[in-house]
Amino acid sequence: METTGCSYQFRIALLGDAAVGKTSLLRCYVAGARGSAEPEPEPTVGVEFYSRALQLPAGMRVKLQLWDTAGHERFRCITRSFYRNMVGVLLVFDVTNRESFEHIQAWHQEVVSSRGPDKVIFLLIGHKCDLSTRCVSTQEAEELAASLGMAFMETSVKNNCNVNLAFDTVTRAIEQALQQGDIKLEEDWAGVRLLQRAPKSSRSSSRKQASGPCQC
Ligand SMILES: Nc1nc2c(ncn2[C@@H]2O[C@H](COP(=O)(O)OP(=O)(O)OP(=O)(O)O)[C@@H](O)[C@H]2O)c(=O)[nH]1
Repeated sequence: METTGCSYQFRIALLGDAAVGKTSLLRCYVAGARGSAEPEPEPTVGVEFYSRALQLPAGMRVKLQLWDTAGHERFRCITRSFYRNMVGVLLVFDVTNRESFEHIQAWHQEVVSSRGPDKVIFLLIGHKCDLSTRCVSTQEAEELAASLGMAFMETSVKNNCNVNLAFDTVTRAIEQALQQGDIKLEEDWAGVRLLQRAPKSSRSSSRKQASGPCQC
């Protein structure tokens, strides 16, 4: 699909157990664009969303609609209803909380079972890597990510480690899947929306170039 000059919206969610740092990660990413410090987050109630605009190197403009979900079990029926309309999911665990790592497969399965055969780009995030009290090794997290067919990255908002890189990685993977036709625009799906087509002039000038030198 020709995506250069087009403007898209990608809907991306952060999922994982309560208190693993989803809100902090999102706020740090969104605040990074504004350069402001963020206060200590309260536990998320249901779902909240943020957005950030990006210009990708290949010429595509993207508005990321970033959904922060509550990790607590009592909000699960609310958060579950949003999975179907996501194109990207960051599965977040806390490297100092073994249980949050052991629940990753269940989080993954929840999304897969609600999305059916449609493609979702996942990224596994081992968060709070600034802490020395870790109980999940990088190697076992990499192995889990490989077994689920996704990449793995460690992040921290305390020392701003890999925060932009995590969101860039998911965004680029979605862009690539869109260009290759692995992800398609669908009328009744909000995971990817076309906000604006490439201006006609640039499309017709590229057509003129393709048809060779001027004939007049
Ligand atoms: N050391 C350290 N602490 C962090 C980091 N990110 C978040 N925290 C702390 O972890 C706690 C939980 O963070 P939240 O961002 O509220 O976690 P959450 O996953 O959004 O929690 P729920 O909304 O309940 O699902 C807070 O006290 C944060 O300050 C990090 O990178 N390093």
